[in-house]
Order: sequence, then C-alpha cells, then structure tokens
Amino acid sequence: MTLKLYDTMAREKRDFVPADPGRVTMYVCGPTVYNHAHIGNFRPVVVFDVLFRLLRHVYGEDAVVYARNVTDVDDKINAKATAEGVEIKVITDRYLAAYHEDAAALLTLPPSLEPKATEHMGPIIEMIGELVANGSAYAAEGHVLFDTQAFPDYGQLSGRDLDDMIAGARVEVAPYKRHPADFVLWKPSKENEPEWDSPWGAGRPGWHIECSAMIDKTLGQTIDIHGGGIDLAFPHHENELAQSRCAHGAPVLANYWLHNGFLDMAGEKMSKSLGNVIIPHELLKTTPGEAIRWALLSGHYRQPLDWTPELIEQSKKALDRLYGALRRAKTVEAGESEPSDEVMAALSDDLNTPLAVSGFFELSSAIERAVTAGDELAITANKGRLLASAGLLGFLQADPDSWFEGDADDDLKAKVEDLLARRIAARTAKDWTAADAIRAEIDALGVVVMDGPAGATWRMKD
Ligand SMILES: Nc1ncnc2c1ncn2[C@@H]1O[C@H](COP(=O)(O)OP(=O)(O)OP(=O)(O)O)[C@@H](O)[C@H]1O
Ligand SMILES: [Zn+2]
Repeated sequence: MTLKLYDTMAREKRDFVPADPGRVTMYVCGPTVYNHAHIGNFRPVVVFDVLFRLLRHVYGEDAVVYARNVTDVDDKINAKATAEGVEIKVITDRYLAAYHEDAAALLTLPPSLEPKATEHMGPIIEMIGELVANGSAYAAEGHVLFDTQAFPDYGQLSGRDLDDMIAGARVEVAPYKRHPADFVLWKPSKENEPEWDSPWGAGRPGWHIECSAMIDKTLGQTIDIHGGGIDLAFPHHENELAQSRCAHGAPVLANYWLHNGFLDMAGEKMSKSLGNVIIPHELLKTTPGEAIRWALLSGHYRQPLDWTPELIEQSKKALDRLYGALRRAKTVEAGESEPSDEVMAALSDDLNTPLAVSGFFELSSAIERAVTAGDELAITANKGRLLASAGLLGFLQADPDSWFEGDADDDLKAKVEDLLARRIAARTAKDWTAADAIRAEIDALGVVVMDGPAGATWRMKD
C-alpha cells in the first residue's frame, strides 16, 4: 500500500518514497523546556508518534530513525533560571523529565534520538562559520545574521516573498540588519546569562540554527520527513531550510514537510501566551492518558481540533466500548494478525486517524457477535486483528480489566471481588436485603457494577 503524505512545500499529497528504505529519517521540532508543555504541544508529539509507528511497520523497526530535539538554550529558559536564582540546567532537567513522563503517559514511543542544543554547540558554531565563509551570513555588532537576500529560494516553503516581508515588518528593525527578514544565528548573551565562546564573541545561538545543526549531526544533510506544528512553517522551518541548504550547498533539506493544525480552545489556539492552556501533567490526574491520546487523534492532524470536555467524555466512552468487547473476549487468546486493510488504507491516506479508529468499531462488533455465538475461532481472529490495528496507533494494549479498574489498588480489588461474590450468594439465597446492603457497600467504594450475560464486571466511577 502506498503511503501518501501532504507535503507543505508541494502543497499537495505525494506518494512517500524514502531516499533509502533501509534508513528512513524523520526530524520533529521538540519542546523548549522552560515550563510544563500543554496538550497543544503534545498534538505533534502524538501525531508524529503515529507516523513513526506506521513507518516502522512498513520499513521495519530498525529502519526508521526519528530525532526529536530538545531546545535547552532559550531566552525564556534564561528568564526562568534568573527568576529562581538557579543554573539553566536545573530548569531544563526539571521540565524535560516532566515532558518525558507526560509523553509516556500519552503512550508515545521514545524517539530514536533526542539531541540537545547544549550538547551541539560545536556543530552549531561550525555551521555558522560555514555560512559566514560562503557569504550567506554576516557579522555585525556582536551578532551574526543570515543574509536572506543571498538565498533566492527564501520564502518558498511558506509562500512568502521578501518584499511582502518588508511591508509586513511593523516592529522596529535592528540597525545591524541589512534586510528586515534577516535573522539571528548568533547573539551576545545578557549579563549573568550562559554564554559560549565563538569567533564572533561570547554569546549564544539563535533557535533556528540549533535545529539545522542537530539535523545535520543526527540524521544527515537531506532527510525524508521534517515535522512540527503549522506555526513553525514560518519563520522557524523557512529559516532552518535556508541555513541548511546554504551551509551544504544542497538542493533540499527535507523531502516531505509535514505540519499539524492547532489544538484550539473556544476557537483560539491553545498557547502559553494566551494563557488558555491545559497541561497533561494536571489532566492526567483525572483522565487516562489513553483517552487524551484518543481525543488528540480523533480529528485529522491537519485540521484544527477544538478541545472541549465533551471530547474527553466521548473519547473515554469510545475506549470503554472497545475495551468492553476485549474484556468479554478475555478468555480467548488473540490470534497473530496484521492490521486490517481498512485501517492501513486510512493511515496510508495522509494519516487519516478518524477513519482508522472508526475501523476499530467494526472489529469490536465482530468480537461481540462472536462472543454471543460462542464462536471461538471468530473471536481469536477478530481480537487479533483489532489488537494489531489499534496497536498501530498505540491503542488498546492495556489489560482490559485495568482500563476499567483504573488505579484501584490490590486491596480495593480484592474487597470488590469479595463483595461481588457475597452479592451472588445473597441473590442465590434470595436474600434481597443482604444483596441491597452489599450493593450499597460497593457503591460507597466508588465502584460501578455492570451486570452482563457472562457475570458482573465493575469499574471505578469517573
Ligand atoms: N495549540 C497548538 N496546537 C498544536 N500544536 C501546537 C500548539 N501550540 C504549539 N504547538 C506545537 O508544539 C510544538 C512545541 O512548541 P514549543 O515548545 O516551541 O511551544 P510553543 O509553540 O512556544 O507553545 P506556545 O505557543 O503555547 O508558547 C511545536 O511543534 C508547535 O508547533
Ligand atoms: Zn526546529
């Protein structure tokens, strides 16, 4: 099945053909670690995790190299460190650890590589030197700037031209810039801020050059896929592309540019500057990570996605239905299986995750029918297919009981099982008073009992 991906540069869906199927390369711009990331920031993390899983499925697990960087040099990090009176590493370590925890709770695989800007100062300075040497950049007043007029393709990715950028430059342009669109590769640090030595004086790199240098070091001069949120297309990716191509004299930085749409709240982009953020760190206290992941994948990745309480409720219900079918089929082993053709076709069409998940319900209905009919062969086959299909998107890999029982501890589980057994005994003895009293006891534990043909099951209340 041919994978088609929408390429921002070509402005259309294109067949995905890696330069080397034995080493498929993908780079996604990662977090600036100065604060807890919000669920909008996790949209690209989850979306590109699905692409990573799909590529691994198609090309082989060892054939895909996925790098997601960590921006650990940044003005906002400096400001936070100064405010707390600590070294920047205290801040970046703290928020990177939280990011890893949240990413794991959202069931994302760790990327193959996680380069950090602070560990790539040598390559960053080297790349700036190459740009200065070949006339693509100039030094001025302790800064080094990229000379946008020296690169005729500047603006190609985002569809802007330099004249519009002059007209659009409302902010005061720094006097050392030759053109308002020229951007910083290196700048002096402020007092008490971390700095690194360079041929242009002590200072620190700009954000864009960090990614260009890390792509080069970790993946190579030309990569297959470059991803991030749509807000990064300009200026960040436009600038990365300009720097990398000029440094290497290469015609292309990435063969496919992928951008996810925004996660919105009431029609506005979720963003730290607007203050309308929900952070997984908090949300995970009340909502399973799998349900948050489901919500993030419930819309097509290029469309805006509105975050509402209903979206989370619907996501939990969808997973209840699927895990419910798996629990009813618990005693029958799943067969070995490939993902279903429908799910593969949906994902291969520019990662159509809403269509892919709708395919899960056909499989869970087939399981339910097979359980009712007592058809073990059909249970085995459909269960295997559902687990393989959903696994490709990172879903349904937990024990169905643990989905329903949530974070109930072993003591509580034993107590509930004991009460359920006593309730059956009371009912069998037609002692309705005792059965009602037991039911009230179960209720007081925060547990909901669901009676079904195969006996009673239970779950924690929301
Ligand atoms: N509301 C959103 N919806 C989808 N993706 C987003 C959203 N906000 C940020 N992103 C993406 O999150 C990733 C990490 O971005 P980064 O850590 O630089 O945060 P940011 O863009 O500064 O966030 P904010 O705008 O809230 O300050 C980028 O790929 C960015 O495009
Ligand atoms: Zn980047």
